[in-house]
Amino acid sequence: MSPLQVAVGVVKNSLGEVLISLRHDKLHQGGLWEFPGGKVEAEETVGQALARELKEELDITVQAAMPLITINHQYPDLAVQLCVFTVESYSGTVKSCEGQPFLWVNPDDLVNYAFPVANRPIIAAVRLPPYYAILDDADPTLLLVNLDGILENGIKLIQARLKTLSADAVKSFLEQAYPLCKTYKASLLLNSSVKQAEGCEVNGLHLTSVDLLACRQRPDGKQWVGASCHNREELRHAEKIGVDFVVLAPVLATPTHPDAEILGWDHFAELTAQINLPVYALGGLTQSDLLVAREAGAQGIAGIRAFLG
Ligand SMILES: Nc1nc2c([nH]c(=O)n2[C@@H]2O[C@H](COP(=O)(O)OP(=O)(O)OP(=O)(O)O)[C@@H](O)[C@H]2O)c(=O)[nH]1
Ligand SMILES: [Mg+2]
Repeated sequence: MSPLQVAVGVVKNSLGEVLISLRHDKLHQGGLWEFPGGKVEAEETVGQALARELKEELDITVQAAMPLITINHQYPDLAVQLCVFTVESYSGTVKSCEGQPFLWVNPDDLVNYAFPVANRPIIAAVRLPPYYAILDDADPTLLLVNLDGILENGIKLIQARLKTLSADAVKSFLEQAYPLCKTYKASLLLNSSVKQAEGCEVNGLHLTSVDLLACRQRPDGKQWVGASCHNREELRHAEKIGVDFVVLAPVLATPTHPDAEILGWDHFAELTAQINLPVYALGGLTQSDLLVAREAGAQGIAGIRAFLG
């Protein structure tokens, strides 16, 4: 049987808070919080269903919406496909048309509310930014200059991929980089191949594909865990151990990995559709590829050079 298709909306207010509502006890997954939305009816597109549901449930008119993530989930009693959109603009004032309690919640606080299990990657997608910068140590003398440039460009998620630095050099870099990122409200993840520097604070870990496959579970105690993937097997493993997001590469040809087999956008989209995780597209891309990436199901763009200029 084909899954029940559901249109789901992430509606934000001017403070950047996200609307959640409480599912009635009697409903499927009742008593849990949800993002507003509902079943796609026959003869209706997902976009039309989104507009109709948000009008019925909240009395707002959707003016623009952008795909965020699609989740295919099998509950014990029901298979659902949740097509989640970010509502970019709407008119009207949110009302509780069906008597459901609702709340405006800061994206980072969504983890404190009980949602259906299918919503875990949706919450990660809502919290994650559109761009993921990879800071490499090809020229170690440029590390801080490049980090400064990335932060000045407004990038909020950064991976330090310092494959050649000694543990001491990593430590002294992180002692400067972490507080700097904090001032810009950016999160700093350390690539798992980096020589671990004792006692250094970071916001998370980015697993290389080799380290990903060696993990039996999501590494403990990390705010964010990301992973590098190149194929279906790695993506499945990332989903299975419950990382928060992945990077899928290389989408296009890139000078940093000249011999790698290129995915192309079609194959990228095909792989991304099979996985319930936010996926950043990497390889030969720039910030201006964001719309193309989103249409292919991506969370956004990752890059080494894309955010330096
Ligand atoms: N709207 C919504 N549904 C979700 C979410 N997460 C999730 O698993 N679902 C599931 O998707 C399905 C959609 O259900 P719905 O009850 O909102 O559909 P609807 O508004 O058309 O309901 P109705 O039967 O009252 O008209 C339910 O099985 C629900 O458990 C979510 O965040 N939002
Ligand atoms: Mg509903």
